[in-house]
Amino acid sequence: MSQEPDRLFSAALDQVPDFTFNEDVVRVFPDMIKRSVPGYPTIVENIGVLAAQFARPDTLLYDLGSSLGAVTQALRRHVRSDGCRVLAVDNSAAMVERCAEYLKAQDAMYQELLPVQVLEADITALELQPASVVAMNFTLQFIEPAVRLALLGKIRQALVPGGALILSEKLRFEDAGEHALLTDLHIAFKRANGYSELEIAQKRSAIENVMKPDSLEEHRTRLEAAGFSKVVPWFQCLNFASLIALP
Ligand SMILES: C[S@@+](CC[C@H](N)C(=O)[O-])C[C@H]1O[C@@H](n2cnc3c(N)ncnc32)[C@H](O)[C@@H]1O
Ligand SMILES: O=C(O)C(=O)C[C@]1(C(=O)O)C=C[C@@H](O)C=C1
Repeated sequence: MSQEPDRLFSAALDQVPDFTFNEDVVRVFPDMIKRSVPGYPTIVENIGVLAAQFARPDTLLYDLGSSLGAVTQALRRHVRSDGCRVLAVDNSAAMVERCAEYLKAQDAMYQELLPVQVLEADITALELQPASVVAMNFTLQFIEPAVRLALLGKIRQALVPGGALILSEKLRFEDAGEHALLTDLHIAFKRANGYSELEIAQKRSAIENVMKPDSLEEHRTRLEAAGFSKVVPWFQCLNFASLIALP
């Protein structure tokens, strides 16, 4: 994987453009996400471990909003069910191109991995095939809020009995004091990972129009409205969490 450090927001910009998953972001993405999302490596590896418990033979495993395929690679490291295939989907052409290269490298290093396909597509428009695992690792927060319920309903319909949705998101908190505290602690996490005050502030302006986090309560209510029977948080570090939702 690319080792290029994230310095995208280190120089003062006259106007900070909205964040997009373009070639510049692709080049630094592994470094950016690790230094920005507390617990990211633990979440990614354990999505593989959890998925191995929910995978059912002869079904698809989806990685929706796959970026460079970190979750797809974890699924392939851990899931051994017969006849499963991984489908990694992202609507950023730059991400998809680099993801396919990384998966080829994974194929060259390991034998007997699940077959994988990378698809450039908008997940809100994609028709889903029967699946036992759907992973959305920090993707729903970038989807237009008005279409989030329909997307989750579509995922619920695609899930076979015994399967699961694994959903990781940055959280907003309904209690103002809790929100302020965890936001400050997240800023401290970024600072401890070498980001300057300028980088932190410019990144915040870049993402505030494109990334809209929900609260845990909103996630729970919407997942239940989409037809999920049980919602179980399995990880939280500061304001980043991951949930298991059962059909
Ligand atoms: C924060 S990244 C996901 C990180 C990745 N899952 C991981 O664990 O490394 C969000 C990804 O969602 C993708 N994305 C956003 N909206 C999308 C959509 N409507 N359809 C498909 N992909 C989308 C972006 O291109 C981006 O690569
Ligand atoms: O909340 C932030 O400050 C972030 O940088 C978070 C976040 C994310 O959660 O996806 C936003 C964009 C980048 O993809 C990496 C991390």
